[in-house]
Amino acid sequence: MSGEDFESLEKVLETCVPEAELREVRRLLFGKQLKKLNLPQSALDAAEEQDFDLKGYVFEASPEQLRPPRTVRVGLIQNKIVLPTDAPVLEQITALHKRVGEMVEVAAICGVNIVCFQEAWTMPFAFCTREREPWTEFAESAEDGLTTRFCIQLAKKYNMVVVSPILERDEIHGGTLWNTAVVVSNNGNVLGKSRKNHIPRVGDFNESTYYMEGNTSHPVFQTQFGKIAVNICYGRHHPLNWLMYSIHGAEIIFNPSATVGLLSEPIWPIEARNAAIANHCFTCAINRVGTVCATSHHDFGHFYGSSYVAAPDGSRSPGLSRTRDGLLVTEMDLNLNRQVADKWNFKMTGRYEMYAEELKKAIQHDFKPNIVKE
Ligand SMILES: NC(=O)NCCC(=O)O
Repeated sequence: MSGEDFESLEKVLETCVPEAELREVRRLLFGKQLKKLNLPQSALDAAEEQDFDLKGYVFEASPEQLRPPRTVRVGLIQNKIVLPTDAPVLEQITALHKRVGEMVEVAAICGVNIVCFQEAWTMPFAFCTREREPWTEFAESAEDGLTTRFCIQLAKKYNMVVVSPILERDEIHGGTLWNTAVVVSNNGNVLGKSRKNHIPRVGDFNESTYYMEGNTSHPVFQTQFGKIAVNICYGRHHPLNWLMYSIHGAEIIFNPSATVGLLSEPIWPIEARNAAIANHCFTCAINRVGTVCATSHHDFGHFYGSSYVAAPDGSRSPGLSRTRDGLLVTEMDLNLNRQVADKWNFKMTGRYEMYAEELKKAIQHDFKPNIVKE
């Protein structure tokens, strides 16, 4: 039952747990109950017609005397590839632009201000193959490639910030490849890019064949709707990576991913959620769906979707489907970040100076661990 025949944990709970206990079970597993977002009927109809899941939830904050609510609507998109992996490269990219573009249109109807796509969204997940061709041909300029130009159009048309994780070709540095998220402002300007800091070396995720650890550090993008950052996929296993985006002021951290069931599914619901709690911010975890890795590779398993949003108080939205394309819309009041920070004080009680000192020593080759012996 761990494959594509299992729709979602939430569905199983709803079906199997008696009504009387379900509320408590949900509270313990997911935190405080979120209100459902009232989505326009035209959006729900479009989602049904186009065969994708559409869900919406609200993260509320308490009213404050001095600050008005800072409400923002965020959309996460998870999807399968559209064409077979042996179709011409440009046709595959164009088909994904069309599919995701239609989903963004529905996001716009739902009032989304910031949308984020899955890791390497313009291509099949080919990094498991270690083959160069044709996969490296999917790489594009972050500044003015086909996909960035497409996202600029979307951003302007819908007045929406677009976070677009792509395979980047960096012509200025000898045509090197990077795993990069491009951030386009709602005015249609490329605000900047954030490269994947941690490259997996686990199972068949041998991505170091394609690109090196990112060199853009931990940029935070000041958008009209809040300060956002992008911690790409494998970076979610590194608590300090989340921490650094937060230290630079991120209010929402996106985690566009591509990961499969047998490898990571049990830890998926924990990591981004824990990061939201530990860093007093919202986190948005996005995973693709489908089974296709790429042409000549052995069976890689099932990308299990389950995209979700977590809040600083530990509450989280239900996940999208494990198998279907989907759009998750969440409305969040960013005032919640400071309200939770004022309650738990992790930033104030964090002993960063002590850690910095000790880490400085720990990275020396002659480091002596502080082990007290009898
Ligand atoms: N794309 C990627 O970094 N996948 C690694 C697997 C994981 O982190 O779950």
